[in-house]
Amino acid sequence: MTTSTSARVGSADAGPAPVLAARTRGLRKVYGRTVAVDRVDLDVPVGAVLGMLGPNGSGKTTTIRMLLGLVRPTEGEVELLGQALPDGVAAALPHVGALVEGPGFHPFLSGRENLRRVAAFEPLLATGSARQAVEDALERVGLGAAAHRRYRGYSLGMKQRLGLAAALLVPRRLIVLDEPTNGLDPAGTREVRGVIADLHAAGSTVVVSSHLLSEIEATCTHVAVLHRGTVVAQGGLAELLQADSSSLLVTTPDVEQALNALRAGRISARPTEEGVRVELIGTTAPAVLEALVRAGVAVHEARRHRTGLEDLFARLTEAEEGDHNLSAVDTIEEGAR
Ligand SMILES: Nc1ncnc2c1ncn2[C@@H]1O[C@H](COP(=O)(O)OP(=O)(O)OP(=O)(O)O)[C@@H](O)[C@H]1O
Repeated sequence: MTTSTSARVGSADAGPAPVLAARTRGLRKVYGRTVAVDRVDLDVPVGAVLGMLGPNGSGKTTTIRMLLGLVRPTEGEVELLGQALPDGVAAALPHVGALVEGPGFHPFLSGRENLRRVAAFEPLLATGSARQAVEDALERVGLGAAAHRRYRGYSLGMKQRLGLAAALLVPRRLIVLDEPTNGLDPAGTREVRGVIADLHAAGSTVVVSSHLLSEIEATCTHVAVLHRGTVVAQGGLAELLQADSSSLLVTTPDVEQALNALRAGRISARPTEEGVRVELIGTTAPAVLEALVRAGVAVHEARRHRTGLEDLFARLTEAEEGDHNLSAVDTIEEGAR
């Protein structure tokens, strides 16, 4: 997979450039007794790489399908590139590339032939340039050598790559990728990250879903955490990580002296292997450092303990694992109580 930068993405004919590439309000999807998505208000800023993070069954795929107009919401509104769905779908969709589960490739055609069929229905692709666009997309996702083989014989990773190639046939204003690294080996995962970084640099907005925090941290500028069908945290990745950082880890050889100085200042602290951990409740990092330095404590290093998203996501995942005996309906209804 190459990561060459494609042409910058224009804002041509899907109306004036919106501030949000996608927006949902009160989005809800109910399948029978299962509430798959509930009250989701999602903001995808233009130019962002937004990671949709959540454990299995948290509603990522359903939300993405509603964003793309593939599934009709039970309630709520979706705006895609400034166009309200479902009416605006025809205007918005040509500017949106998507990799979603089950892209419907023909099993007995080769990867290249499949992609040519997709290219034939691309409104933004001039007839004469379709063949070259297919070859470029195949190269970009590292499928050039396997392009002549039948789709039926592709591994999961190769199928993912072909789906990604279809999303990349023309420069898009918005690219939506549902679990794009699913089935890929570590090298393939790195390549997908490269493609996402490349799309971002070229001006596309990207929405990417994953159940792996590491994946989101490596690629995203923004994140929306989903749990049991609802968004429990959303915003800039850096701000989210920072906002919940409630402790400061201080590396020092003078542990006793540090604890005494902090306790004298009514600052909550406890010893760790490397020094002390200070809870930033009713105090700030500069105030803690000032108290330590004034007491003559040798501070070798001070860093915020990254709670935030990591802790939040761990809690969610643990809750999900503990709920294995419950059906999806029980789990969601319990969450809604
Ligand atoms: N077509 C459907 N019919 C019935 N239930 C569905 C359907 N699609 C999704 N669900 C249910 O909705 C809930 C959310 O599923 P969804 O696939 O959106 O989650 P997800 O976060 O994408 O999960 P995963 O990471 O496993 O793909 C699950 O309980 C799922 O079983």
